[in-house]
Amino acid sequence: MAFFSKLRERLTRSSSKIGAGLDDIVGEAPEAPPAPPAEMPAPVATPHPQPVQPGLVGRLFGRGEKTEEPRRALDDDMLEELEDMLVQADLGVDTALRVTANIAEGRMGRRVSSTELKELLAAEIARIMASVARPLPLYPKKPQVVLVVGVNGAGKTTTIGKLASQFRAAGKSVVIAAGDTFRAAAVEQLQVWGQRAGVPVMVAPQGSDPASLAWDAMVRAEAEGADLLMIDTAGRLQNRQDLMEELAKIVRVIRKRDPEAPHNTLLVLDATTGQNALNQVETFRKLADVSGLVMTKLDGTARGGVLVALADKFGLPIHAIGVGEQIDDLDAFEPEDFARALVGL
Ligand SMILES: Nc1nc2c(ncn2[C@@H]2O[C@H](COP(=O)(O)OP(=O)(O)OP(=O)(O)O)[C@@H](O)[C@H]2O)c(=O)[nH]1
Repeated sequence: MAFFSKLRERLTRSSSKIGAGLDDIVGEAPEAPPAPPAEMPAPVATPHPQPVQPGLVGRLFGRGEKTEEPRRALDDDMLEELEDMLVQADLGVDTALRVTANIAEGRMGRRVSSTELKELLAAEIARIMASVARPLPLYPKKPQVVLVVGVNGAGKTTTIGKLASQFRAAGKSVVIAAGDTFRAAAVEQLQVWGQRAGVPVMVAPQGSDPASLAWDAMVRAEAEGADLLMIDTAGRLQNRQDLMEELAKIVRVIRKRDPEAPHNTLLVLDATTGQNALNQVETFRKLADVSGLVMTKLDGTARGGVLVALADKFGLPIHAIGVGEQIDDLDAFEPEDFARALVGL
């Protein structure tokens, strides 16, 4: 399945929230004509008039393709409703205010349809996101070391498996290091993903020093001439100081073999956590030199708008998005496709 259609199909929870929200806002026009008497068939009485489905009743009463979309004049009330809806959809207050102000500029009093409003919103969102949409940069350096950080359960293991599989498909050789040595289940899961991707996974005894594993993995990746080394890490935010020291030690050790490593530090974020993802970026930026983001689980949430807030607030590159649990459910982030899918176009 082409990724855009997959994105549109998987982003439904977020897009129906925003799309239906916009339909409601336009449909709630205060100046709309009064409802017809009860015994008369209502000409267009659907709360979500777009798209119009010409069903049996619609055909009987001449409803259908020719139905005009409702329109509403852009005024302060409508903008306030729009702002509230965007905050509810996890864009965050600052971003919601900015987006709304930009939509309003030069358009006050103009009567807009829901589709027009969606187009305007999609254009604003795509504009915010255009500068952060950047695939993971690949360097000629061998091995390119990619450190993967994020809280437990964010989707680090899955993302490493998906990325490794894509790199392999692109002809790159990859080594994975299972750096969360305290959690046997995490290591096992990474081994499963390694098998699926056809990539070796280096493991260490439970509870052993992740930095020592990182060193061994560097040695192996160098000896094998691997293009990429992906290092998974623990995500125990409960003990922040320990985690910070653990990450710092991994970095110190790999820098003994390559002073420029890690070449990328990917922060994996779970979209279902909504606004909490913003706090996670702030926290992990203090723990590690985060160079880019991957957002997972956009398929399972109505909170996909948080990606817009992240882009607006931090400007960190968004390398990829996850829209499912299968190995090919990760793709480069395309701002226009994302924006259109998010608003339900
Ligand atoms: N629906 C959906 N589920 C995902 C996606 N990415 C990861 N998951 C699921 O999220 C759960 C956690 O993913 P992991 O990759 O294990 O997360 P982790 O950060 O490695 O977590 P730990 O192993 O607990 O440290 C798993 O059940 C994954 O299948 C995604 O894009 N969409």
